[in-house]
Amino acid sequence: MAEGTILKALSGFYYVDTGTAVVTCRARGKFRHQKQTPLVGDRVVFTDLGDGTGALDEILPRRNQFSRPAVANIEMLVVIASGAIPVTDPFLIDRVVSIAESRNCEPVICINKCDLDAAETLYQTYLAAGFTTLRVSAETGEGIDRLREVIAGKSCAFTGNSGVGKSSILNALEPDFGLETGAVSEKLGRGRHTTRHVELFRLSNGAVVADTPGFSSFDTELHELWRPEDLPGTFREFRPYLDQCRFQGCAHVKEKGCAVRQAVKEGKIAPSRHASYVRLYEQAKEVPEWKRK
Ligand SMILES: Nc1nc2c(ncn2[C@@H]2O[C@H](COP(=O)(O)OP(=O)(O)OP(=O)(O)O)[C@@H](O)[C@H]2O)c(=O)[nH]1
Ligand SMILES: [Zn+2]
Repeated sequence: MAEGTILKALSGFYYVDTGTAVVTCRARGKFRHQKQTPLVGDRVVFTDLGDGTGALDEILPRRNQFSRPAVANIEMLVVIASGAIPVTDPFLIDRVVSIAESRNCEPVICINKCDLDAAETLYQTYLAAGFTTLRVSAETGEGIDRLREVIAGKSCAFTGNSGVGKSSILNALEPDFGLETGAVSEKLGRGRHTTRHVELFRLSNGAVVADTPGFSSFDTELHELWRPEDLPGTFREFRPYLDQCRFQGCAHVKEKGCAVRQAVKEGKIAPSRHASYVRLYEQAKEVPEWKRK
């Protein structure tokens, strides 16, 4: 028996990285019977048949799993944003950050295109909220070394709105990626990435990166998301205030005596973060219980 990580899943084959080799595995029938699907990112136990092929025996417990893209064990979600062409709507950042926080995945905010705009407000907002917040430029290379340090040794995925520079940053991190960017992407439209499979790439610094460009957000269906009462805890800078509201069960939306709202008034929580919270809360409230997983 050997252990490894699934880097790629394609047509019933699983490409398992042991650290020294990649073994092409088939899943045993029991996975189908148990309705269990191995995912890219899974740590697995397999039988090595010695000719470069093997059979998957077991999926080790997952740290987390995501459905779109279908990937497991992501330790760090790098949220790419930009202050210029296109300007990133903070709501998009806050939404994926909440998803990451609720799944034990560390969000890192990475503001790209700093050669065009320093995005001071975004930068200060996420720094103050307690996130590792970086400024980079895929164009000039500024900040790319720091990003490389932050993701070193981690299994991570990159997300961000279309055109923000995900492919450019991956290329800057590792020129071997050779991902198509910009003009090519526009010409071929969304189709370019939507049919592509998820794949993990090992960078020279030991980071493992899920190649998922083209996903406008690290998406999930709304009904897979949090219950309204679980949402406040996914906003990390709200946590110190959550048990200080006047009323138990405070929704932190417009209640009197709300310590979270007071912190917003006092400048301790960014208004844009609270506005995103309210928007997500209203959405979460609309989801009937039977639709939740
Ligand atoms: N000035 C400047 N332009 C950049 C930077 N990073 C990327 N760009 C440009 O922005 C455009 C979009 O970059 P991509 O890397 O394709 O963006 P993406 O996020 O992968 O886009 P999608 O594949 O649509 O999700 C391209 O024309 C890049 O050359 C940067 O740091 N500075
Ligand atoms: Zn409150």
